[in-house]
Amino acid sequence: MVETTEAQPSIGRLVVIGIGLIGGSLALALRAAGACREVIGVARRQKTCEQAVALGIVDRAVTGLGEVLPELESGDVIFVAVPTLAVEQVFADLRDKLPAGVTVTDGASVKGSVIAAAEKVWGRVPEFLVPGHPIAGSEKSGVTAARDDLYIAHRIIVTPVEDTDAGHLQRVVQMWQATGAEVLNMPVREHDEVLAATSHLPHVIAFGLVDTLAHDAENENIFRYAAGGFRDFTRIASSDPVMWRDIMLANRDAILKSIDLYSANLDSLRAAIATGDSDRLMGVFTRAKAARDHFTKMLAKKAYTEPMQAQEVTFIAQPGESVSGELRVPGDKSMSHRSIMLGSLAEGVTEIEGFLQGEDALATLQAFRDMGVVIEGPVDGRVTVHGVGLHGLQAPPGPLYVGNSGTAMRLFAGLLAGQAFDVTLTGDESLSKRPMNRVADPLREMGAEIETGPEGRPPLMIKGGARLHGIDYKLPMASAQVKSCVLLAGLYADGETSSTEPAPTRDHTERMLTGFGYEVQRDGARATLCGGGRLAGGRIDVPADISSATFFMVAAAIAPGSDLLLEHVGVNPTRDGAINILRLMGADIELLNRREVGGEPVADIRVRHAPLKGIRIPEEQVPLAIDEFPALFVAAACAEGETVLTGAEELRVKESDRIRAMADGLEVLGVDAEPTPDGIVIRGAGEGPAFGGGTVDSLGDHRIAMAFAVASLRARDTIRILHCANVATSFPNFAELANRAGLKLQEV
Ligand SMILES: O=C(O)C1=C[C@@H](OP(=O)(O)O)[C@@H](O)[C@H](O)C1
Ligand SMILES: C=C(OP(=O)(O)O)C(=O)O
Repeated sequence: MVETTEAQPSIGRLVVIGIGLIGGSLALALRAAGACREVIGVARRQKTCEQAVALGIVDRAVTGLGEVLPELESGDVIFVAVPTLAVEQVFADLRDKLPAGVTVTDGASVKGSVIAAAEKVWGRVPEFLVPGHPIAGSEKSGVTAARDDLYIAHRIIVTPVEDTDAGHLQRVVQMWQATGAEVLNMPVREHDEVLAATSHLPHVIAFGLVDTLAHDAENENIFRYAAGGFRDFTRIASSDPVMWRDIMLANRDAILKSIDLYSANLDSLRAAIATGDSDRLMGVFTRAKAARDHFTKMLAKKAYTEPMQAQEVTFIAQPGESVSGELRVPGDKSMSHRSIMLGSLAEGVTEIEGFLQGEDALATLQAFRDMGVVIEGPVDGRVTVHGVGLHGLQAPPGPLYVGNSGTAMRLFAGLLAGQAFDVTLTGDESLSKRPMNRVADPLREMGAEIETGPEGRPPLMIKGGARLHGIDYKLPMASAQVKSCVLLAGLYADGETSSTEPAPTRDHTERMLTGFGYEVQRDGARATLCGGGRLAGGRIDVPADISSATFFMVAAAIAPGSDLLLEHVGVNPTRDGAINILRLMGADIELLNRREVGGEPVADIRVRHAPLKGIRIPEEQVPLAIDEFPALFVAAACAEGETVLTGAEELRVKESDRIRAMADGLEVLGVDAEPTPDGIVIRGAGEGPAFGGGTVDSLGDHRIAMAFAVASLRARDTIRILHCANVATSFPNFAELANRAGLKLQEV
């Protein structure tokens, strides 16, 4: 049933012309919602009228439009729900007889032909006509198929034109909203092109396929043995033939364009099958699978389109006790990005294990698929990348959307600066606020043509065909992203490219390039490579992410009675700042079973509770623990005495201003925390509960959200954490693992 909060009917009477699935379902929904005074049906056949009344679809029904027109008055709505090519006749019947102030709208699948019909009948598009199209339906048709819930959570596209009156438009929008639908506005032409591709072409193919098979002499057998796939694929061939004939004729040009595009693709698939071109087949199938899996996100034909509706997730964390057990947190985010990037640019196949199936790394994977790279998986962290070589990428169909990921945008900037094609990089709301001149400046020095949005923020527009030359770049800040960007651009540059960092930062790019057989010289703070080489695909084992593991290290360190083992964690010395800082605070951390896997040091980390004390954090540890500070601030709040952080201004330009976000949240929870321009001073509680309860805002920053969840272990009361959906960018199963370890965390 449709529920509505509307106290007043939003429209007067509703006249539905054509009481089938579409018209009947609107009538039922509005009646159920109490959104109109009366529903009058108009159908050609008396029997349909009787059925519509008997089924409670309409209050009354007539066979002639002429009978109801004189009764209508301003505020009433006529919904034309007849086959597309019959719309013109209905308009002709309305001409000169329509009382003033009555709104006319329709549900035809083609809008250009409705506009053309109106122009033919009235000589213009009348101000009371609001062309519309509900994107809902079923292969079922007729009055008995009508349902009151057909439109709930479906989209209705309205295509008003210049002359459409705002009041009439508003009435139609409200009418559809009362059915539970979401209303979108679109230009007529765009609507018809989008629908030709997404609805009309699939119907052509389904009708055509079933017809082809039905003509086959063996058809009985074919249909007898046809399994689920055939049934799924051809369901829409049961749709109303008249309606679909009309749509084909009415949207001819756009449909022909879609058919031609599809035929070319089918021909090329045919050729791939004929010649045994397995790479081409895998390319089409893996791209199509990814697109289908991200179906709703892919409608706009972008790489990894912004989610249509950002999902809202709130964490509710009850005070916990201790954490224990053995856990493996997901794969390292920095290495996952780089494994796809270098695997794609390598020659040959790269097999990745332990890949992080989080939103950030998946966006990178999808971006390469959109540039023509065949990538299989991910399945349980396993990915196979069929590298195309340094010069094998193709222009993507649209802007590359890299979601929430600063790493992706900055590293992409470097490796795309030397391509032959233009490309635009975009990101979500948080990424769109982050500084990009730190990569645009050195790239321009190398000869790249690159534009940013206002104030050096995304999007990044990179012009293809620039000739890059090597530079000797001194990084103004300790940033592995900037260093990596310069080195990746260096692969395409003439001569030598060097990057010198003011303090050690994560060196995964250098290590992985070396692993792919590309020579990188390291001389203290300086890394150098020569352009024009080649990368050779291979195997990559991505260890568990120490940044994700830190939330559990802190959890075990602060919660009395804890004893936790974190398995197979990457402990690269350019990433181990959190271990060093926690140990300085007195934490009991043991690194067991140390080993090297694929050029990266790995260990199992055992953490047991021990009382912590406040410290002055050594500045050289800051870049080595840069992502871990939200969690470390929670540890500081539980420590005895004062913890002072300086030299960490970079925290202000992450997914949120992490100093501000943490200071605000800590204050809500009753912690004495004082932000400074480049750090924070936190006076910890020592023994006993360190946090009160309350509602804190993670500002959509994954690490802030997880840090406050961990704080619950030492909280007196429930902590509610807002805007936690982005935890999926780096740690998709955080809540599950947290609860397994002993936290009491609910996601709502
Ligand atoms: O290179 C990388 O993979 C990263 C580098 C760091 O950023 P900066 O280079 O901006 O410090 C870090 O914060 C980010 O999560 C990942
Ligand atoms: C800063 C981070 O990532 P990025 O810069 O890639 O968005 C992070 O994961 O904490």
